[in-house]
Amino acid sequence: METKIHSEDLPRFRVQNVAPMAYYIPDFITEEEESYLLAKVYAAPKPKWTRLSNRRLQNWGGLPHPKGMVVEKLPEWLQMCADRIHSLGVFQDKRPNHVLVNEYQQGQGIMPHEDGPLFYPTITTVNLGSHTLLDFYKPLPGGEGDAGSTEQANVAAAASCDERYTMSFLLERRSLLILQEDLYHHFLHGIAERSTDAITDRVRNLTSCGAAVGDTLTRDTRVSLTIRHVPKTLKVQLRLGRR
Ligand SMILES: O=C(O)CCC(=O)C(=O)O
Ligand SMILES: [Fe+2]
Repeated sequence: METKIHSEDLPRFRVQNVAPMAYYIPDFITEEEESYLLAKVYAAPKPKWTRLSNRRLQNWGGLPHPKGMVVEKLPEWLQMCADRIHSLGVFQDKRPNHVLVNEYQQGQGIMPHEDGPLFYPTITTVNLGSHTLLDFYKPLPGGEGDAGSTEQANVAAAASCDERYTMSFLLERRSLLILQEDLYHHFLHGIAERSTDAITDRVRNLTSCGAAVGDTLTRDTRVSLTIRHVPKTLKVQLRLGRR
């Protein structure tokens, strides 16, 4: 992958008139790169997939843990994406070291949640295969910081979703989304379990998209690469053949 966008170009991709801070970069990758990345995702051995009730995922780079993540080297195809995002400067001097691959069939989604304290507070997402709508919700009353950390909180979150729904971003295939600051720390994000998305004026990044208010978009299978930095890591020394 060639780096085409540099950190000094980033301000022009900032999503206007929303809480800080979101950047949306359409066509961050080419069609060939998208096919290549999808082929790599689907070439992963079957046990690499974890199946959840409403999506399946692959975890790369190690398992984030409060005591520290035992770092595993990213495969070369993900390292390439990580390097390209690193060159945008959104992690400052830190290198992205963790990638979550999520696959959503048509009609699947993810409950409103926060990504929490295990990550450096920047989410970068490469979108493959289909668009989706990423929805933002005001936090649960008194729940800031721990909302979404348990199943129960998630159920409670879902129950009062409608009132707390704030806005959405249209994530087109091949785009990159970057979330920081209040959109990381304060708001919850989620993807509704729908097969089609009605584009309304609550979708706040339409000036950068090939869709307009009034459109209805049909989802296909979407694969997202959520690329983040886990600050707390453990280096496990393997002492093979030594005592
Ligand atoms: O698929 C996405 O874009 C959202 C994934 C997400 O929010 C997460 O894994 O924390
Ligand atoms: Fe998330």
